[in-house]
Amino acid sequence: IKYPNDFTPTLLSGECKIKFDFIVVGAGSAGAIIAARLSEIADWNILLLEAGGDPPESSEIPLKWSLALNTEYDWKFLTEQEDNLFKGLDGEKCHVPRGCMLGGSSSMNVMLQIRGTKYDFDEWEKSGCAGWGFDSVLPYFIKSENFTDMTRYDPKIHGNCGPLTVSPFVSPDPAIQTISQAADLMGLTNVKDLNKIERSIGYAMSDSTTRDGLRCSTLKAFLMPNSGRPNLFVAKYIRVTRILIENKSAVGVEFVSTSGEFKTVNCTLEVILSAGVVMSPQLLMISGIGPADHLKEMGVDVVADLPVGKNYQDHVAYFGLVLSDGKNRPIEDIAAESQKLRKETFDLIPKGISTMGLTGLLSFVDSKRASGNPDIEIMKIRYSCNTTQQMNTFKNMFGFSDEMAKVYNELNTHSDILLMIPISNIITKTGHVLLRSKDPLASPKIIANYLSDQEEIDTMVRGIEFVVEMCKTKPMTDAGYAFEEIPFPNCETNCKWGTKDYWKCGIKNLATSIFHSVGTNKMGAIDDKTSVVDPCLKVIGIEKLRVIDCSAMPLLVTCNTNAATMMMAEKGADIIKTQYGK
Ligand SMILES: Cc1cc2nc3c(=O)[nH]c(=O)nc-3n(C[C@H](O)[C@H](O)[C@H](O)COP(=O)(O)OP(=O)(O)OC[C@H]3O[C@@H](n4cnc5c(N)ncnc54)[C@H](O)[C@@H]3O)c2cc1C
Repeated sequence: IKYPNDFTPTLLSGECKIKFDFIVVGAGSAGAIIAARLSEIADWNILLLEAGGDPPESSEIPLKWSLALNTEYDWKFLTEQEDNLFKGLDGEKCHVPRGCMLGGSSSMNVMLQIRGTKYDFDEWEKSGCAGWGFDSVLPYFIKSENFTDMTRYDPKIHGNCGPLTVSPFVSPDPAIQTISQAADLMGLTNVKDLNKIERSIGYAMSDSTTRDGLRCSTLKAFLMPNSGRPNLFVAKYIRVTRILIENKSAVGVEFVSTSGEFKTVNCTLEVILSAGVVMSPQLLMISGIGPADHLKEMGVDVVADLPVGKNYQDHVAYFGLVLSDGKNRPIEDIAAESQKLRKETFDLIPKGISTMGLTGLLSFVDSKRASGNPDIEIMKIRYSCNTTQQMNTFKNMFGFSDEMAKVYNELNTHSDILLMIPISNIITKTGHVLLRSKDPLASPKIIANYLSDQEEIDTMVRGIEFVVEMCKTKPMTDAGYAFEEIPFPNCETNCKWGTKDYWKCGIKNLATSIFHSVGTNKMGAIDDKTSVVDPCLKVIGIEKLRVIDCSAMPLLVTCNTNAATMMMAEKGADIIKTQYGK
């Protein structure tokens, strides 16, 4: 792997004579695409500033995705505590991991490639984002893509000459078949391609951002092939601390290097913020763009009074539905079977086949069985017998407290365990990101406000009940899967497994983020008081400043968020080129 050359030594040397046209802050899912696409214009010089460096080698292998969590490659954000949530999590706070490296979160995510429905993007347009309806965004999903599964290739929905390789996830796990049969009995159909236009309800194996069995991040797809361009400058380990604004116009940025040296760099055309859902709003607020009251309280001079940091939206997942696999059999048989399945899974990697074990199978459910739109996504993860303890999986991946992690690890010593995870798509109340102080290096406050509304809790409970019904169907019980009754430390003594009270107590303990936070620099109509950026992604009231990343999503798509973020970057780059007549 040949990562981009590092421009940082030249940038810090004071001898840099290059006049930059654009500065892109953050080389993540969006930023890597923006920088690569803008550098297609040979007479523009693009400076891409990234707080992290090259990704770790383990990030290449899909099955090892979680190794980067809670390391130096992760920003390790935490939410604030909440009265009725996170009781089974470490410190009663929810982990919000975000990649701190080239490729950003696309270098540490689970690689599930799902775009969102026609309904999702038509709602964006209706909310005031002119030009972002489904028919307008579909060409940008296609533009990025090199879809490798020719058996499902349809040029109306898939691309085959884009830089981003999208391949099917494959699994040798027999549970895929079993769960599919259970889903059929629950009235779900196999939609075969989760990115089909007419998809809304059903299940399928997910496609993935992988190439020849390895991760295909935006670093690999967009930056690496173009990093030899003479007009693209990638600076690593440079943390931007402020946007320089003169007369309501962005002129450059201030940054700090790893040695603690603060410097500035200017640009002639635009600063583009692609620092993600937490850091993009933080940088705006530190620079005086945000809610005036909050900025004044923090001692920051107000440049523009905008609702930056509001509209924080995320998908909440419930991790309390655990099935064990044939626990009445001798442990030696279970361990041998488990080891064989692990070997078969790992054997796929050298063959260039993309696999995540069992995790690739996803279902989208209308739990009310009324609206025709999915309000619940169901994900499954299998942990092979006796493996979770070694990797500290539950603590590291999902932030469980020691007490909760011990319960799950103990179960895993007796059997494979299967987590069936309902994820709620309904958001009626949003959270917010706030400054902790005016120190640009202080981690901002995240007030998640998850499940703070009865409708959200009811949807989650319906999702749980759907999964329970599904897992009690004949194919699942015949295969030996049985629920484990997880004891939660702080429930009423008479709170019986399977009752609504039990689920509500479970939610209080183990409902947490599934890493899809977006929305903190909401895109919308220019005269809408809730908008931070207009439909051209320009910060309202400030010249030469845009936000292009998942923070600009007005409404969270009803699925995973990477594909929609990359689409925004592709479209954002085209909007910029058009504006400058390129
Ligand atoms: C663990 C995990 C698993 C996920 N799994 C999936 C999945 O399977 N499928 C899916 O669709 N979505 C998934 N997501 C979500 C998806 O990856 C994100 O929505 C998407 O990557 C967001 O892209 P972004 O460009 O907005 O931000 P990021 O990709 O996070 O990029 C922001 C970049 O900005 C840099 N940065 C931040 N602040 C500064 C600063 N001050 N100066 C310089 N650089 C800075 C960061 O280091 C980072 O590189 C997952 C996310 C995580 C964290």
